[in-house]
Amino acid sequence: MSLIAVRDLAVARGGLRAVENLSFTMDAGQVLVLRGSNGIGKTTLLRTLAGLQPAASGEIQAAPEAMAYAGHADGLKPALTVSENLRFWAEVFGGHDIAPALAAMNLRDLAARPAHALSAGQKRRLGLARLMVTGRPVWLLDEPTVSLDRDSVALFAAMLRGHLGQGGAALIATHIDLGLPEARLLDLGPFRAGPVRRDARPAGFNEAFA
Ligand SMILES: Nc1ncnc2c1ncn2[C@@H]1O[C@H](COP(=O)(O)OP(=O)(O)OP(=O)(O)O)[C@@H](O)[C@H]1O
Repeated sequence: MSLIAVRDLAVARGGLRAVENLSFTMDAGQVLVLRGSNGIGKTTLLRTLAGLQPAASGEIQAAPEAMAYAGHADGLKPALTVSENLRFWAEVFGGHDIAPALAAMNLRDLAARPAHALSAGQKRRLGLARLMVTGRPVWLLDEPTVSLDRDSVALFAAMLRGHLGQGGAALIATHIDLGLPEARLLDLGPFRAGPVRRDARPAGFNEAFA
């Protein structure tokens, strides 16, 4: 059975449809790379699949609590150390061991440093390490390699391969080659929503409350 099955999905941002008629499935061990021009709706799709916003229409079938989302923001607690951040998330997601996550993203030497004192790339490594302690099978990743140097991209790719090898799956918006030959591409170009009238945005719409 697929870990996630998406049927005739439409997603919207700011009250306007971005992508529509999208169907795909992901099985254990599969990685799908999301492509499409700036503004087409990659972030909107990932946020919708993560349950952070409702679908405009269509169906998303997945086991409850299957998804782990890593967006543009790292979601760190600045006053907590690297290990405290991971322990916090491990407790939220059911008490997974943080040691493999520290090792996977080369964070052991930084374990006692507060998150506010990390560099941008180190923060990103911690944000990605967090995925491992969620124990969730489907990783939804929005430009995960931003701020990472070449070695860290390689660490991330190895962490991802480990996740796939353990029966996980990943949907990744990225413009870089992660060196995963088995990755399939999902180009959102053909699913761009049709043109709408300039006055189509709902009256009184306020994105802050959408
Ligand atoms: N807060 C917002 N309010 C209204 N419209 C928004 C908002 N955020 C994004 N949009 C619009 O929604 C559409 C989809 O944006 P989204 O961020 O999903 O695109 P993307 O494919 O991830 O883009 P990029 O490659 O630039 O990150 C764009 O046209 C964008 O301008």
